[in-house]
Amino acid sequence: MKILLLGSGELGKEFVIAAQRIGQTVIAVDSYENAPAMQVAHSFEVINMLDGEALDQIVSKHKPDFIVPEIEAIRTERFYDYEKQGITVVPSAKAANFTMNRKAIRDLASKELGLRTAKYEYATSAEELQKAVQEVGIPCVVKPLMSSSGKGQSTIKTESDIEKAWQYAVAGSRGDVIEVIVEAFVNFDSEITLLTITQNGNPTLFCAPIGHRQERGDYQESWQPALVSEKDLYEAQDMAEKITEALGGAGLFGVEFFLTKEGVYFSELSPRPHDTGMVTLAGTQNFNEFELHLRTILSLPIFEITLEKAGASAVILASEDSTNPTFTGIEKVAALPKTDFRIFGKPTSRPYRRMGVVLSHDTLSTPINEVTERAKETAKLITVNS
Ligand SMILES: Nc1ncnc2c1ncn2[C@@H]1O[C@H](COP(=O)(O)OP(=O)(O)OP(=O)(O)O)[C@@H](O)[C@H]1O
Ligand SMILES: NCC(=O)N[C@@H]1O[C@H](COP(=O)([O-])[O-])[C@@H](O)[C@H]1O
Ligand SMILES: [Mg+2]
Repeated sequence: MKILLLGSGELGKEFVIAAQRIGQTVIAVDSYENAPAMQVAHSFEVINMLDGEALDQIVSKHKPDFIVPEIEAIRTERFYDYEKQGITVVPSAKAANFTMNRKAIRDLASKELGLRTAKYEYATSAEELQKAVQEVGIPCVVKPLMSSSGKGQSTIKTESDIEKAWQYAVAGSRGDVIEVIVEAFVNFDSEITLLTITQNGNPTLFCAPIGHRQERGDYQESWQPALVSEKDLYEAQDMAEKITEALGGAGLFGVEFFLTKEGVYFSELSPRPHDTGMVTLAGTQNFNEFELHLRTILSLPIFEITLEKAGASAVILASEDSTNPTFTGIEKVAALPKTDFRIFGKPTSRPYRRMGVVLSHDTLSTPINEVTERAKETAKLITVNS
């Protein structure tokens, strides 16, 4: 089968490796050359994926069987047409299109499906943001409608933060829409990602919950299994099933939840492998999240998903701009037991850009915070140099 991968970062790279292992052909696409997934794909294309004509051109050039989006900032409106042409958009054109824009997915979750979410409003100017903040209350979180990994996201703690939150959101917006969502700050006890696998005609499958900690709206460590009460897990699974069913198609989704004393809040979801799900590269499951996504897309049966180990991932971040980033400390990490690492091969660095992850694992009876602490401390041994 021929797969057109739209987005070629670290998540795409692992997906391509999984696809290569079972003999699939992948064309990796991104906005810059030598992106991580391009390094392992059969061929590549460099285009602006928000440009519908450029997208149409490569789709007609390659005539893929599958289009697999790997990022959100794509002219996803075109996907409906590709579906009509007989190409399978993964997981579905609707899923990719709705999740590209926080408004579409949030209104679907809250208004149509009645899932519990933080109180929210939208704003298209600094003045509207003033009003929206009054509605949802302070503290609140402001995010561009189109962004990911926390880009353009900030928390308003006092009224004097409103103007700079607007400016920051506009500057961090990835797409071509200048609008923000303002969400009441949810004072959660913990947050989780529930990897949810929808299979056409077969029952939805769930992986063991993944816990994570975020800074600046971007994940720092993730661990599996996260300790979640049976009641909360049931609620989260029920919400994940409802929203993935409404989006349609087959594939792996990363559904994000906040766990609070008042119950579970739906936050957002990725219709594709999730960054926090990189913990599955530590061998926590019989299939990692990339293999599960691939199997589902190809309609290959997944007999069962088993939890094999306790695992954790901790990010390796750059601190400076560089066109030739190098790494030190790798041999120290390599010398440690029950530890592994991935360097993504991003050709350039910038402050806080994720360049790699450290992975640690242990027996299922090991306290998960120990495994996580180990990954976190180990990641500090690697430095990105410019
Ligand atoms: N309403 C909220 N209340 C409290 N914390 C929040 C809220 N919204 C977001 N956060 C925090 O910010 C993090 C990132 O938010 P969110 O997932 O919406 O951003 P994102 O840019 O889509 O990130 P990614 O693409 O990496 O998933 C959340 O995981 C959570 O830690
Ligand atoms: N939370 C979404 C996420 O983790 N996406 C992953 O990061 C890449 C972009 O990284 P970059 O900004 O360093 O190019 C994306 O291509 C994807 O693999
Ligand atoms: Mg998120």
